[in-house]
Amino acid sequence: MRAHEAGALHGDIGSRGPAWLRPPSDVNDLVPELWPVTVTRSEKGSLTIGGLDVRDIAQEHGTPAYILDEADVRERCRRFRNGFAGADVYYAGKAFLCKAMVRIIAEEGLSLDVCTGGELAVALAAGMPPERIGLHGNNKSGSELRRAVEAGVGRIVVDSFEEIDRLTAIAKDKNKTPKVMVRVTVGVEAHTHEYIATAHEDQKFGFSLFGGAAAQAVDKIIEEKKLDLIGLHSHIGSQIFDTSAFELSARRLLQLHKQVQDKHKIELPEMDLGGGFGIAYTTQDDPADPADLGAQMFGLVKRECDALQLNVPRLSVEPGRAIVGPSVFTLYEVGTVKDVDGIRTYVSVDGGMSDNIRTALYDSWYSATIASRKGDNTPMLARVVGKHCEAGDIVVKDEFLPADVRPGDLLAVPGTGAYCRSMASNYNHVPRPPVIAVANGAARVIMRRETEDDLLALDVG
Ligand SMILES: Cc1ncc(COP(=O)(O)O)c(C=O)c1O
Ligand SMILES: N[C@@H](CCCC[NH3+])C(=O)O
Repeated sequence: MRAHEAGALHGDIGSRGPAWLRPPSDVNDLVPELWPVTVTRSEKGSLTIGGLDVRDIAQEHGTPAYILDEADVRERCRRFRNGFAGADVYYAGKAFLCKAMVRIIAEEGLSLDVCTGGELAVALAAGMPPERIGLHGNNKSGSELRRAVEAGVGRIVVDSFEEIDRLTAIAKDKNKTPKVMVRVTVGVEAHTHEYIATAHEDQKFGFSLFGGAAAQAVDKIIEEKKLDLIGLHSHIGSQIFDTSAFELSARRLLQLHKQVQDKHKIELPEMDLGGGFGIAYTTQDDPADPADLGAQMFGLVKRECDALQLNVPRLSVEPGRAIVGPSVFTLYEVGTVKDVDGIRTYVSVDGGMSDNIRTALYDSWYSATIASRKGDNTPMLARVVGKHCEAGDIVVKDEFLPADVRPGDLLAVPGTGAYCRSMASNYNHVPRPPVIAVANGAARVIMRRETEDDLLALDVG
């Protein structure tokens, strides 16, 4: 069963948890699909990552902390690069971005999608070649566009008529011809949470295919001759398992591609099918292998192109979550265990919605395990909550933990590499956790922990 189908069971939670969540035969077992590749439970009972014991990492760097398995993230980059050989893979930096991550991406031969001036600044500061950067955004400011043109980014994905005008003015002023793609809203209802679906009609992103705006945007760019239109773009949403949604999107995009060719007698050289490939947050999720995704996407584009008598454009995709999501777990320390009589056991950790907003925002599911030791093999259904002043401050809605879980235990929540640190906040003046990258038995801080002094430094009143 896939994540969105599991969603149908969300009603059946109560204190027994969702119907799909069953007590494991050994509550200390790790479900391999949910953990970065080098994570194991050692003889001593604690988790190790990249050969390091999480207790030592916690001792040195404190908790909460995001722990990134560098071997895992590099392997994911390679799988996408190989699975999509002949296409360009743009890592969607919004999932998680810092200079070390940019360098990993660059070293592994991927390109980079940024969607604000801030993300562009990180990419350039880390030395990402500008021609391998694509800029997105539904409301790029004049200064963001200007910076992108000055830096010479490889492509700008235009999203509104105002932006076309803004960018055209900048291009004239700078005497440059930036490469652009047109973001098309293809009208596909992707099976994912409403807030992360982006290709249905009622939507802030892109130009509508069915309303005719996408064709008008293309006409305008071609007729004005100030921007270099290299292709069409579609991104249908995030955490998607249903490949038929990508197929429908590609088919619709290619129909427009064909119309452009017939009308303007130009062959658009590229086409971007976006990101959104789902990952496993719980045992209910069954993500596709990048090699299969690549083969399917190439296959369907080839078939459609043959049917429409088109040359196959150079494809690109933009995975974010599938590159970094499973490579990270968050390490917390348990502070309290509260049994609310006959209703539920609440396990409070030293972070919460400020380091992972996804549970509160999208009703997302996560998993958890005690990381510092093996617990009693008596599974107890628990809810992992944070320390914020908010009843909805839930990290893991339901999970079986050892019944002897207690204050001082380290608790690890896997699958937190994407959209956790990048969406972290300072709610309740909680400093944001560090990101610690582990590789070959060594841990290095790639983003340091925020301090109260950092927070006070902004407070100049
Ligand atoms: C335009 C665009 N490309 C790529 C992505 C990456 O999505 P994901 O992290 O789900 O692969 C997003 C986010 O949904 C996006 O908006
Ligand atoms: N932030 C979202 C995904 C949206 C990505 C950007 N369009 C998530 O956590 O799942």
